[in-house]
Amino acid sequence: MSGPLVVLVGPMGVGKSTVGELLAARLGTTYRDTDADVVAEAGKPIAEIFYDEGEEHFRALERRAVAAAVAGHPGVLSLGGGAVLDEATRKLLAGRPVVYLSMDVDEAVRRVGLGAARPLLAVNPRRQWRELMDARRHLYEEVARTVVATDENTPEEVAQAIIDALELPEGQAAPGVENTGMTQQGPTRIQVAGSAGSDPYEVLVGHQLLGELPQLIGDRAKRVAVLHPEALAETGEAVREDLAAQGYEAIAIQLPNAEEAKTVEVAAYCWKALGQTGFTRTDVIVGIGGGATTDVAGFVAASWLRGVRWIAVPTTVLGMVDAAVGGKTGINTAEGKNLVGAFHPPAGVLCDLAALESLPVHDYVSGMAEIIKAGFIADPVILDLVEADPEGARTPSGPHTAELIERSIRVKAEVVSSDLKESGLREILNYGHTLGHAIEKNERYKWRHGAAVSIGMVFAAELGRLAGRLDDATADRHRTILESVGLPLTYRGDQWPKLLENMKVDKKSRGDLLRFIVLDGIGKPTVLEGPDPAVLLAAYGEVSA
Ligand SMILES: NC(=O)c1ccc[n+]([C@@H]2O[C@H](COP(=O)([O-])OP(=O)(O)OC[C@H]3O[C@@H](n4cnc5c(N)ncnc54)[C@H](O)[C@@H]3O)[C@@H](O)[C@H]2O)c1
Ligand SMILES: O=C(O)C(=O)C[C@@H](O)[C@H](O)[C@H](O)COP(=O)(O)O
Repeated sequence: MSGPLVVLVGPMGVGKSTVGELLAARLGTTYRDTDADVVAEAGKPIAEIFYDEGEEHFRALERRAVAAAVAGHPGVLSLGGGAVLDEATRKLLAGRPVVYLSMDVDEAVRRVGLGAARPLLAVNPRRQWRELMDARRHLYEEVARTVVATDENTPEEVAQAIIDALELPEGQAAPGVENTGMTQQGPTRIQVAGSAGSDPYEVLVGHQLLGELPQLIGDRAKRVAVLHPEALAETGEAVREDLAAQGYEAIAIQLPNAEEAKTVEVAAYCWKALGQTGFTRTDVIVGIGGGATTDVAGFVAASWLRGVRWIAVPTTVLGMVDAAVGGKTGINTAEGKNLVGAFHPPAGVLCDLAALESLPVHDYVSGMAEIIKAGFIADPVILDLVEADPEGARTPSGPHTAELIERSIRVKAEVVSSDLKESGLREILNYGHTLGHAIEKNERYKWRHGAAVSIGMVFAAELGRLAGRLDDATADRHRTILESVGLPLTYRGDQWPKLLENMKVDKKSRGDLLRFIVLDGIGKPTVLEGPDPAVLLAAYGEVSA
């Protein structure tokens, strides 16, 4: 029977592609993955196929891909983790040299936390893995000629075990294939250095990151409070359950969605819940949600007992690239945005990109304002990437999603690593925010933050241009790029007096002196102090509708 030399089956994260590529190199042949075939045929990621057309449709595509590959691929083949669920697919494997790569539940939780095929943060990784393996183990065993355990073995040892078990002939090793380890697809880790007496921490960006939570929470905590917005009620409860299953006394505190959470009443409600739970200084708060949620979670952590540890799990673009990183926490008051708060960095930040799949498009686009801000103040590659594919920049499946997020986090991490308390450099992160916050207050915090900041950046660019600092092309580029992703550029002309009044309580103001971040060029932010009122008005004229 012609066809593959080896077919690898097993759960997600077991290392099929690492071992498969290594094995192909050892055997002097090629490697093929039916998941990649399905993605190529459908023209979209697997998660989107599941979401748009459902699992049945995905399994049909997968069955076709397996049929084609077992008939025509002569090398090493690996199948998606759930391929064996389909009876017709199992029949296609009859008589083939199928190897089941197994791992135990603890190892699965350690390696991948939660599978991407499951609703993202609805987690109890250990229990879900156990259920998943109980449902599939007999099917893997049914199709397999041999089982190779991967738990404590390196990819090389697993490849060797397969060669030995199937008595495969070794060929010419293909050049350039290196051992990257079983966990090669691990998260990107961005370091934030300790500054102003704070501890350093890491921002992780990737998939299936919730398995990291217990380690970050640590052994000293007895109680954990999971703060989440109403929109993520299921997720919050699932995380609470998972932490309870791991022995913590875990409570979930549901906050209102968006800016309605950033009030003193909501903070007081959280303090009450912590008090009633007997929350002590070794206990830990987990904030899961967008920037509004993590701002409140961090503020409650900063103020409870004058400071307890907290962990941020941002679930919006804006939360990942900005709000969850850097330790600015706070709430709004009727007098202005973020007027009450504290600098209180998290102990860790987990940015699970799969969370973005459920984010409404307007919230996704709102986060693009902060990404574009990072581009203008520090990293022009961000601007190039957005301009290369503005449509892609509006969705989590865009070609540059991870890179845009990681680059923006690096910009922020570098700044806050050297100036946690905004005694100088950190002010550059406020680009576009002076007018942006004034608009948010004027709209009674009903606007999305990114939309207000977008107009604020166009205003700051005009201010820079009128102050003779910024060239026309760069000022115009603000409008083009922000508009290309769907962000607004103008605001009501008749509101200037109110906005001017609102800007007086901006945190960069000193006495009666208004201060703005403007650009001398891309990547060259600077402070403009006390601009002439006529120049301010003229700049506002450029953004008035
Ligand atoms: N601390 C900082 O350094 C900093 C930096 C930037 C912005 N911020 C603050 O962040 C806030 C804006 O954050 P944001 O843009 O993330 O908005 P947000 O927190 O208001 O979230 C937007 C909406 O999306 C919902 N949501 C969150 N995650 C979701 C998901 N994965 N799927 C579906 N719905 C989801 C929320 O419940 C909310 O209704 C503002 O208050 C702003 O001031 C703070
Ligand atoms: O982290 C910072 O510093 C910022 O200025 C980032 C801003 O994007 C963010 O909106 C921040 O919350 C604004 O802070 P504020 O001190 O102006 O309230």
